[in-house]
Amino acid sequence: MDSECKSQLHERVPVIDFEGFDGPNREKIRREIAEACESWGFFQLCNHGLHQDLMRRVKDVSKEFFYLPEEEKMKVKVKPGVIQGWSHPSLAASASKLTANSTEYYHNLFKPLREDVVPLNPPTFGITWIEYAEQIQALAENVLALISESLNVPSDTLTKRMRGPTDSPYLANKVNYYPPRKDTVDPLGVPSHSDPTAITFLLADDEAGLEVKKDDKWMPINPIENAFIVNVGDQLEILSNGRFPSVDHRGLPSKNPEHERLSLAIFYSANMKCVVGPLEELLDESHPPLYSACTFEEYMAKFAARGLDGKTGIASRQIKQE
Ligand SMILES: O=C(O)CCC(=O)C(=O)O
Ligand SMILES: [Fe+2]
Repeated sequence: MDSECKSQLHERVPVIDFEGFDGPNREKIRREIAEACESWGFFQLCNHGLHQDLMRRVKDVSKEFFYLPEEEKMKVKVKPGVIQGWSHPSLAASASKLTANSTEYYHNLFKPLREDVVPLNPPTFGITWIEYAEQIQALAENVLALISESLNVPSDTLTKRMRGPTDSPYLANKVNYYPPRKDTVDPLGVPSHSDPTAITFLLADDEAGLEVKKDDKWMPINPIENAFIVNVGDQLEILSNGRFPSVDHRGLPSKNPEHERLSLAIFYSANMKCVVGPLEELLDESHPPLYSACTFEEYMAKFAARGLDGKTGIASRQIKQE
């Protein structure tokens, strides 16, 4: 285990060592993940087994894309009514609620793949991201198995539910590029929101900038090199019937005005056609459903229309208890 993995203070987002999750350490790691998801909705995951070379390549290819001239990136820009593609605050076309006040980013769907907005430049962008997304899917499903076990249901419950009848989950990326503050008149970030999806794996560069709302205060996360910052999203809050709440967070540029910042997220969620509601296994007379069900497609459509706005998406699905 790397030393940084051990040395985090307790008031920080929990740091979890994934080594041995499929062997002797499974029960310990399962408990740590459940505790982190209940108390923070966030944790950093070390020794997760993903190749560092792939993590470096996906960062490199993403930076290369953002450094391209605007006319090249315009080839894959977001179009009205569509959320995938390249978005920049200066684009009139990106002035949707979702993209307003957000820094430059690229967002795409990998399951099922949306080919029309995969950039051809840099040429390895598409294949690198596809390879990376596949690896993250496997890791996410290993983490979801432990979360299922914490809910006292079989290990494959959450992934089966989210893969749905076509046996494929929703898998999307979002790469945020925050230019150095000194280069911009109005440095933008990613406004406060909870992720509408189920679980997010974020790879950050060395720059801090992600903040999590904890007890009504914004707490910064200092990224550990080669760790993933994992967080609970709205669909997992619904599926777990509120046991694992999604958490409000925001992305800021680097504090150092000379430094750029890059964050790379993979969102794992339910297949668009899946109806998502609390797992039936968790419900009985004394545990009624706390959220109403809807397809993930419907949830995302409302999210896109509303934009990033704290936890308002999930609040609208809460069932008032008598
Ligand atoms: O930039 C970050 O660290 C966070 C970005 C984020 O939360 C998102 O894109 O959903
Ligand atoms: Fe987010």
